[in-house]
Amino acid sequence: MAERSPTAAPGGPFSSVESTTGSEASAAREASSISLKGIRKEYPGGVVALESVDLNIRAGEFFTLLGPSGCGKTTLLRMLAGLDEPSAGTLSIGGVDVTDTPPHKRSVNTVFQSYALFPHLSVRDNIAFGLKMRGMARAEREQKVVEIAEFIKLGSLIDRRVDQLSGGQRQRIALARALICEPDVLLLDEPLSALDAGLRSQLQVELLRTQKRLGMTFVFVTHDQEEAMVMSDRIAVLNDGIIQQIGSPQEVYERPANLFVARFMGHDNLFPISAREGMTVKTPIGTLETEDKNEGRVALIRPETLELTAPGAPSVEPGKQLNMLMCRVVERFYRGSNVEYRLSHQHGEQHSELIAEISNTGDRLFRVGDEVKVEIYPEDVIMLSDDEEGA
Ligand SMILES: Nc1ncnc2c1ncn2[C@@H]1O[C@H](COP(=O)(O)OP(=O)(O)OP(=O)(O)O)[C@@H](O)[C@H]1O
Repeated sequence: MAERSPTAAPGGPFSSVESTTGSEASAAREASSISLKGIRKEYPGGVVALESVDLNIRAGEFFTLLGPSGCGKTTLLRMLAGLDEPSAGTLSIGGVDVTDTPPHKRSVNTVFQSYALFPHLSVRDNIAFGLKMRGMARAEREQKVVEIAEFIKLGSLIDRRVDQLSGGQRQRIALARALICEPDVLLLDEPLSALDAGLRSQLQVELLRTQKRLGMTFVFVTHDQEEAMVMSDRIAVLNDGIIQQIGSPQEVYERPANLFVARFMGHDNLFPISAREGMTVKTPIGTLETEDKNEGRVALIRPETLELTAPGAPSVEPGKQLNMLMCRVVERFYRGSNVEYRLSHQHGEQHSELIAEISNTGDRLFRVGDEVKVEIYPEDVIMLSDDEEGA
C-alpha cells in the first residue's frame, strides 16, 4: 500500500482535525486515480457484461456507477478490486498498471452490500481484523480501533457481538473495517441499499463527510439515481455494459445524453418530435420553440421548469416569447417544500400528460380539476437522441 496519511492529525487519522500537508495531499492524489482503457468482460457462456469501457476517475473523487440491474456495475467494481479479470483492456491505479495484480496487492478495499462480518465476534474484533492480518502490533491496533469506533459513533458498543446489532450498525462496522486500513481507493457496492430511508439518508451524509475528510477515492455503486445525485462528484450512467454518460449530477440530470439517461434519471416529460423547422419542433403537446440546436428525436422538459399560472394571468415574462399551453390538474402531491402537479393536455386528438414540480412559496395551490396556464421557456425544451449507445 502506498504511504499516505491524509488526515494524520494529532488525534489520529479519524480525528476531525484536518492537517494534510500539500505534499501529502498530492501524493494521495497521485496514488488514487483510476484509469480504465478498453475494458471488456465476457463471462463464460458468452454474456458480455462490459463492452469497451474507457473511464478516468480522479483521485479524491466520489465517483458513482449508476444503472439498472444487470448493467455491469458490480462486474466493473470487482475488476477494480482484482476479483475478476477483464477479457480485454487495461486498468491502472495511481498511474501503475494493475491489470494483472492480485487483489491483496492493490491499495483498494471493498464494502459489499452483504456486510461480510464475523457475527460471533465483537465490534472491536471485527474492526481490528484487517489490521491484525497485516501484523500490526496490538497496542497500535487497539488505539486505531477505539478511534474509528468513536468516529462511526459506535464507541459505546465496541464490545458487543455483531449479531446483537442492527443492520445500520453493522453497515457502519463494515465501513469502519474498510476505512481503518486506509486504502487509497474504497469500493462500495450498494452499501446502503438494505437500510430504511431515515438511516439511509443519515449514513449517506456520514459517508460523504468521511470521504471528503479522508480524501480517499470512492467508487460507489447504486441503482438509485437520487442517492447518486446527492453523493457524487461525478456519475457514470451504464446500460448493457456501455457507459451512456459521465458527468456531474447536475449535468446528468439537466442535460441527459440520451433518452435512456433521461428516463433513468426519472424524467417523464418526454415528447417525440415528428418534425423540425428551424428552432421549432412538432410534438404531441403542440409546436414548441426551442433554443437547443442539437438534432433530437424526443423533447425533454424538466418538471421544475414549467411555470404555472391561472388562465388569463399575465405571462411570467411578458417581454419574452414563451411556449404556452392550457392544461388541467388531474392530481396533486403535496411534499412540503414543493408540490407536484400531474396535468393533462389536449392538442387536437392528442391527449398527453405533463408533470410540474413547483417550489412551495406559500402562494395559493392549484386544486385537482383547475385549469392552468403552463409556460415553458424555449431554453428549457431540450433535444434528446434515442441513441442509447452515444456516450
Ligand atoms: N459469474 C458470472 N457468469 C456469467 N454471467 C455473469 C456473471 N456475473 C454477472 N454476470 C452477468 O453479467 C451482467 C452484469 O452483471 P453485474 O452483476 O455486473 O450487474 P449489476 O449492474 O451489478 O447488477 P445488480 O444491480 O443486479 O447487482 C449480467 O447480465 C449478469 O447476469
